[in-house]
Amino acid sequence: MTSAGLTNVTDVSVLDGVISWKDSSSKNNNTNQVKSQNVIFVLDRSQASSGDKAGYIISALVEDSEKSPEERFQLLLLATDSVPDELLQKFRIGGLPVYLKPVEGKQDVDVIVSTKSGVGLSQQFWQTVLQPLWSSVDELSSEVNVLITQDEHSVRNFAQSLGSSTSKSRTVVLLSGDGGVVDLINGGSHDAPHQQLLLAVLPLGTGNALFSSLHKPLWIAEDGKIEDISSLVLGLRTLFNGVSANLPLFHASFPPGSRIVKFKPATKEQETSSDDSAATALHLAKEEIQVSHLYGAVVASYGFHSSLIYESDTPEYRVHGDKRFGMVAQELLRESHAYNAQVDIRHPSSSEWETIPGNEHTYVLITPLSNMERTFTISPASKPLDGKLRLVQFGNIGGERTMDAMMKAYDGGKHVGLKWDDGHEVRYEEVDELRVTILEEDERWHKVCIDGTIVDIPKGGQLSVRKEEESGFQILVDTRVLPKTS
Ligand SMILES: Nc1ncnc2c1ncn2[C@@H]1O[C@H](COP(=O)(O)OP(=O)(O)OP(=O)(O)O)[C@@H](O)[C@H]1O
Repeated sequence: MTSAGLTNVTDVSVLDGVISWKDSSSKNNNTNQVKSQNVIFVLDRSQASSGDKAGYIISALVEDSEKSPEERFQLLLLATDSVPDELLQKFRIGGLPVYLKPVEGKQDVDVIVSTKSGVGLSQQFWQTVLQPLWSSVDELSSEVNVLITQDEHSVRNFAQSLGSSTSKSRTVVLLSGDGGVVDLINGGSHDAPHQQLLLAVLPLGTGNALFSSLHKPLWIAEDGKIEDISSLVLGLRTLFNGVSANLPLFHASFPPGSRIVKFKPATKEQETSSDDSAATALHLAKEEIQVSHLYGAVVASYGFHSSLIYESDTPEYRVHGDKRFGMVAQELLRESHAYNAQVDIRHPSSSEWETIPGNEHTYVLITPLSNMERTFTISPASKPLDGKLRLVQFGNIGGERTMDAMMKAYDGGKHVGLKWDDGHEVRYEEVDELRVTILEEDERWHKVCIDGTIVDIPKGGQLSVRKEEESGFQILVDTRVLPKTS
């Protein structure tokens, strides 16, 4: 190793997707290897801003989920004089992209490290991967503002503080899941935002629906097979070589009396005074904040999906990563509750509202995305950035058939088109607006989900969701996912 974590290497070659090299400083003459799907970029140092160095740096990330958080990520930074053309064509960058360079009075750059996202690896990833990687391309400017979240309000407070900057544009690199994005888009002002905001997401959450859907064409091969390529590698490639695109959003509004609810670890006093038996049993307290509307980029739902998100978001379940959804799903499927609500939809280019027949629903969900998790394809027709909202709905079909529909969603979205002999079916269609009027007595079934945030709506109240034409946010994507302009 040399300074800055660089390893000088020679004899770099590629064969069948495997890169081999020799370590110049090593006494033995062993060949080392890494898969080319682990490569983040190949930096052409002669093009980099300092311009005084020749040669290349090949960067790659190797992850081992079996290892402890401290040893989980291994970043390779290989300095070499020559690189095979095949690698240069695919991965070459000439330096730090302009959107990552702070320019006083013109452009701000922030990194938000959301410490409680996913299973809590963001900080480790920042320290052992992103920071050294960034510094290998260009000195990490002291003007890059790094925010390590301290509590659940950190991202929203940051978003609120943005109004005081005089710069025209800002890039925010988010080491988080969908919650970090939703906190950011809801924290600031949507009325004439004065700064062009570009979001770059490194998927360190649990579901990472936004990231997974925007990168789907890069991990699904032409034949539909899923490529075993790391989401974090894809995220880093996009971060250092991406383009900005308009982020499609929707607007969800709630009636007076609606509250954002979430479980928090309870203090002793809260435990003894709580009248919520479920919360007390789990040593949790409910935090509640009044809310009238939220913007979303991921999902709005009522029924099985929102209950699943709500009831699995406890500190106890969170430690299980994405397995928490399966654990709580079992319980909900056993109960197989029929959610009592009226659901109305408005299709694109129609001014008429249609009421979905029947007042018992298991699943009501609309989304601009294809995937809620990388392997859970809820809306197979959705393409990255297409700006369309799609509805997935089914009535009270019972736990077994709900389970079947969910398993088919895990099988590439095969739940779409499902029909049963008793007339039930999975509805799947494009909509511009949705209204859900909640008719339930029991508060447990009053929860709607907006991008993972849970809102408790009073009985008889209505959730309204519509497309937001002017989002005001840009998102960093790979050029290959940009919609084709004909
Ligand atoms: N130090 C902290 N203490 C308490 N809450 C935090 C802290 N840091 C971040 N948070 C909150 O934790 C939430 C993490 O949500 P996020 O969506 O990023 O992860 P996730 O829920 O695991 O992933 P996904 O939404 O993709 O399934 C955010 O709402 C964030 O505000």
